[in-house]
Order: sequence, then C-alpha cells, then structure tokens
Amino acid sequence: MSKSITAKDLNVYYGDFLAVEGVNIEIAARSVTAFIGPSGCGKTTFLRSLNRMHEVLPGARVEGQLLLDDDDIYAPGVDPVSVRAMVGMVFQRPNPFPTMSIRENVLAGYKLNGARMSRSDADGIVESALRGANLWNEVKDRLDRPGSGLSGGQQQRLCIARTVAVKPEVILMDEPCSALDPISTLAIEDLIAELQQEYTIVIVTHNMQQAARVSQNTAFFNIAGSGKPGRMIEYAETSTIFNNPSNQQTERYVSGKFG
Ligand SMILES: Nc1ncnc2c1ncn2[C@@H]1O[C@H](COP(=O)(O)OP(=O)(O)OP(=O)(O)O)[C@@H](O)[C@H]1O
Repeated sequence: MSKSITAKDLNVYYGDFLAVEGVNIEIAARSVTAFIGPSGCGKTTFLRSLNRMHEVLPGARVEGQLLLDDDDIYAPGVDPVSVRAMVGMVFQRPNPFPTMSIRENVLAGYKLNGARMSRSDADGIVESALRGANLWNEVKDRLDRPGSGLSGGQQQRLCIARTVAVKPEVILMDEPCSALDPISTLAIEDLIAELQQEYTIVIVTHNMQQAARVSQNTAFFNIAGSGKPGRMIEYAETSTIFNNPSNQQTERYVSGKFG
C-alpha cells in the first residue's frame, strides 16, 4: 500500500484562469513531501489535483499527466471516486461528521462505498484505524459518543483514522495542523512519521519548521504576481531546500525575506 506520484507538465485551471503551470515532479512511494510557498502560489490547488478533488468545482480542470505508479489518474474512463479512495485527503480544519459517533466516523468511507461487513469485521477496522492514528487508547471506551465531542487534535487524528480505514495508497494533507495547538501539532507530526512507513504522504504547510521536521523532500512554489500562474520553482531534499537551495527565490523565501 503506497504508490509513487509523477506529474508531467501539469497545468491546473479554474475556468480560464491558469492557477498552476507546468509542474513536473516525481514523489517516491513511502516518503513525506512538503509543499511550501507564499499565499496564492497554488499549493492547495496542485494538491487537490492529485486526487481529482480539484475538478469538483464547476469549470475546474487539469491538463497534463498525473501518474500513480504507472497509471494516469486522468486517463479516459478512470473513475474519480476510485481515485479518491486510493488518494485520501486530510483538511486544514478537522471535519468529523458531527452527527456520527467516533466509530461511525471511522467507518464512514466504507458506508459511502456501500460496503457491507459483519460487526466483528467492522470492529477490527475501527480498532486498527484508530490505533494507526494514535487515537485508540484515548477513545476506546467511548466509541459510540459523537466525534465532535473530541478535542481539535483528537478530531484531526479521527479524520486521519477515517482516511487510513479505507487503506489508501497516498495521503494528502492540506495544512493539517494549522488549527491545532503545539502539543496536538507534535502528535500529528509524530503520526506522519509513522504513517510514512506505509503511505506516500504529501503535506502543504506554512510552517517551515514543520516541513523541516516531517519531510524528506520539499517543493517550493511561487507566483510571479497577482493573476499569474503559480509554478514549482525548486524541488529537492528538504535539507537542501532549507540550507543550500539553488534558486534565489527559494533562498529568499526560506530565509524569511518574503511571503
Ligand atoms: N475556487 C477557486 N476559483 C478560482 N480561483 C481560485 C479558487 N481557489 C483558488 N483560486 C486561485 O488559485 C490560485 C492558487 O490558490 P491556492 O489556494 O491554490 O494557493 P495556496 O498556495 O494554497 O495559498 P494559501 O497558502 O493562501 O492557502 C490563487 O490565485 C487563488 O486565488
């Protein structure tokens, strides 16, 4: 369970507006890759193109190729719903289903897919997903209580449990800690390090220390000006991006001179 991601000349549009232009990137399986860059440079837009979430907006579209291992997720006939099952996503704000219990939240992906299962199979999935999200010990005695009754950090780990429950190949995270306190943030960062053993992870973050702590590789995106498309400027090992970048724009950004 874990696939590489390759983008080839990827352009991402909102209607006529080219938001991200010409991205070429190869992301290894079982690695953590951080996307950094100033606001509006297209990090979230590009991330959402990696599981065909982008196109749920009217007029939104993509040009180019996006391969999971060797398979183009934008090839004719590919079902976007099956792509989203393979490439899970964790959002900025924890978003457990408010009327569902903790248990139901973990199983929500299965319910959406219409899968039927025995109670004991469901119990096994719930326990292993919650263990995988480092949340089991905190919630095992209250699985039938609402997910919305958990702390923000616990809710985010519940959302990660919901994502891993359906056994994706890739997990996308869009600023997953930006609504969390420092302790909960560290818990998620520890979890990312563990999840990397099994999944390919891509994380958008505004926090450069976080990028440095959790990722092996970092892509720096930038935008030449308002109305211009975002571009990937530099992609390298995280230590290189932060200590010895080749591009002057990267150097200016990571040293805090803009953004
Ligand atoms: N739904 C949308 N419709 C039209 N344009 C959009 C939409 N969402 C984003 N954009 C535009 O696409 C560009 C890239 O935005 P995006 O949110 O991907 O940037 P970002 O780097 O993730 O920014 P931030 O760090 O602030 O979250 C921006 O010019 C933005 O205004």
